[in-house]
Amino acid sequence: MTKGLQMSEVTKYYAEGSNRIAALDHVSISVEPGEFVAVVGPSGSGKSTFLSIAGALLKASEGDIKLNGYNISTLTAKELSNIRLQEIGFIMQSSNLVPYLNVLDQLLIVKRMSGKVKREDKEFATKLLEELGLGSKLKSLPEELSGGEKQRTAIARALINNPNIINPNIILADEPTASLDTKRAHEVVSLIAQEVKSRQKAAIMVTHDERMLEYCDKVYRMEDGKLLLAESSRSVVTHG
Ligand SMILES: Nc1ncnc2c1ncn2[C@@H]1O[C@H](COP(=O)(O)OP(=O)(O)OP(=O)(O)O)[C@@H](O)[C@H]1O
Repeated sequence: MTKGLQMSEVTKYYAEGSNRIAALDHVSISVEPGEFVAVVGPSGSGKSTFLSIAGALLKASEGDIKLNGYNISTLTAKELSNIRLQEIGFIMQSSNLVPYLNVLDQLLIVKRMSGKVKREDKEFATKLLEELGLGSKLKSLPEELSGGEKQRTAIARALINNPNIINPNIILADEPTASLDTKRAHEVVSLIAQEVKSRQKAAIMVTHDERMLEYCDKVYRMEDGKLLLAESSRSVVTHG
């Protein structure tokens, strides 16, 4: 079974009056476990559509998508929602935190839904939050957090979703550094890169932030719904 994410000739049409526009135009990409790729491109080029389809939130009009070996076009709605829960860590622009849960519980909710929260789950969550500078906010509710703190909580939640090396999952990040200062932005993206490498996750990050490309193995450019391999970021950016 092939792990990671494979898209083959994926097209997405949106109806626009009597016309239809191809927001994605025959997109093919393969992201292996342990690989961190970036997708850049102008506004309206199709990046959000791409990420929504990769995350099984939106159906493609044409083409095949495989997530950790599952061909998602053949799955029922129930199976799709299980795959989303088990295989995918989403880091979206709007952080979608649960309003009545404190920061620590935001991370443990998936575990809580699927059974019992173990002591090591709590320790892992606490450690992750401390690494992200949220050690003093464990008991805070979303309304008590700044935009950046909410974003970091959402990132931690995406990283903890399935910290299981035998069944590597997929991380999809939409502008994860949008509301962060430079220092935090580097911390967050290097943390994602570290998770990708140490836990063999396959990750895709949509970003406008050129400074973050140095953490990625490959950079793709989206233009008018077409996805092109731009360059290997390591060949253009030297690590300090
Ligand atoms: N639900 C929808 N119905 C109709 N058209 C849509 C819909 N969602 C997106 N589009 C169109 O599809 C194209 C791609 O949009 P998409 O949001 O994927 O771009 P994007 O690259 O993520 O843009 P941004 O960087 O501004 O978020 C755009 O022309 C957009 O207007």
